[in-house]
Amino acid sequence: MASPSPSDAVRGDSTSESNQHEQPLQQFQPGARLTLERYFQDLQDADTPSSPLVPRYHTGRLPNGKIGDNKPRLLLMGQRRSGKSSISSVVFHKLPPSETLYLETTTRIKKESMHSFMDFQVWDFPGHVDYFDPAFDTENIFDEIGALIWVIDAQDEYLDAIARLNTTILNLQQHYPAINVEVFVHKVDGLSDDYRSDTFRDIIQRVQDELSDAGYENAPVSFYQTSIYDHSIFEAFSKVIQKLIPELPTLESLLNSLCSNCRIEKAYLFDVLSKIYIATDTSPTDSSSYEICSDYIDVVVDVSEIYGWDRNLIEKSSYGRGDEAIPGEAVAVEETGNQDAESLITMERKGNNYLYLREINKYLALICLMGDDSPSDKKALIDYNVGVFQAAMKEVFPR
Ligand SMILES: Nc1nc2c(ncn2[C@@H]2O[C@H](COP(=O)(O)OP(=O)(O)OP(=O)(O)O)[C@@H](O)[C@H]2O)c(=O)[nH]1
Repeated sequence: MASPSPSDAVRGDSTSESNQHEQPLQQFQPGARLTLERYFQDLQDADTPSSPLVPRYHTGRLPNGKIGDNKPRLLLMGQRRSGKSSISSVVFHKLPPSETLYLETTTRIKKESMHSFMDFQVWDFPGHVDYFDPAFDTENIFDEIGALIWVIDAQDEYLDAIARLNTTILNLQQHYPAINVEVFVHKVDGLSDDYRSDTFRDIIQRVQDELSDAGYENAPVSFYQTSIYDHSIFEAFSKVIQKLIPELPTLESLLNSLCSNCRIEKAYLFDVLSKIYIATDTSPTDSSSYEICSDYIDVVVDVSEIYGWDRNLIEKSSYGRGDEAIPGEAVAVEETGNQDAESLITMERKGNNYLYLREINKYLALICLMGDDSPSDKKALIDYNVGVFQAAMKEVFPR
């Protein structure tokens, strides 16, 4: 008689688990039930890591994801000429904002893959198309979505844009209630301060009122004021991306303990290429700190383009101070004298006088703002703690 194979055993377990979930699910609407069921199924797989490292964090599968390949998709939608392609070009392709004037109108979905500390996709949609038309494969568009970014031109008549946004939210809510909807009230650079905040408040009010009139209270919609002509678009994207990083609480608590151990006032973990910050400590954030750090990255990147070295020729040093160095690595580092890039500068600015940057891995850099007391006194302490932070990061983002 054939004995049950291990895979049968696994299958048997999952069936009994899903039966356990089925009972309480009956109380939900069919659409929500389907998503919850899928969520439970995904979560079960997500707990089996592909990496040999012991998992200490959720592996980041999206509740909407069928395949769960850990590549969240950001959808840029909104009216024609609202600024979708400009946003994507400025943030992800470093196009100077003034050159967006020459961008052509998008006629079909533009899909781009971004490879960084995590892989994600950005889909730029033409403004005029209705994606809930039966001609479109809605499932294919919305299934793996991480966030829907709806761009509203604040300098233009926005009532139609709000109506379309609300129709989209209501349609999505039936089948994909877990989707984050992020509304960018865009092009605010052209508005006076008062008019800008009035417009912002008015848009929020209208969206919320219309949704609650349609019976959808507390919709998961967030609002941001953005412009490609300042840092606001990068800050808004940072917040959108952070919601897709399951390890965010771990990163925040690591940064908190780094700040308290080294008396750092504010620490940011930046994705160097996009200048999106993927985490910061939990002390209050202000835009000016972000701007200083972001400009600092530009300077460091520019200088390292001139004086940097070819990383491919050098095997990188081991991340953790406690790691055992591999002989080849130690020799390479000794010969070139290069460890991870590091920079410390003094600013003539009241409050935060020092800026410290340390490359954490290929994609990420840690930037800290420090107060009056000279970091040279505590450099050894900072070096040690940043080394520990780097080692922890290697476990959080094994790649
Ligand atoms: N003032 C200002 N203009 C902007 C901003 N962002 C984009 N624009 C301008 O808005 C115009 C339209 O931008 P696009 O990015 O082509 O708009 P789109 O939403 O992709 O348009 P479609 O492809 O037709 O859907 C361009 O002339 C941009 O220069 C902004 O933040 N401020």
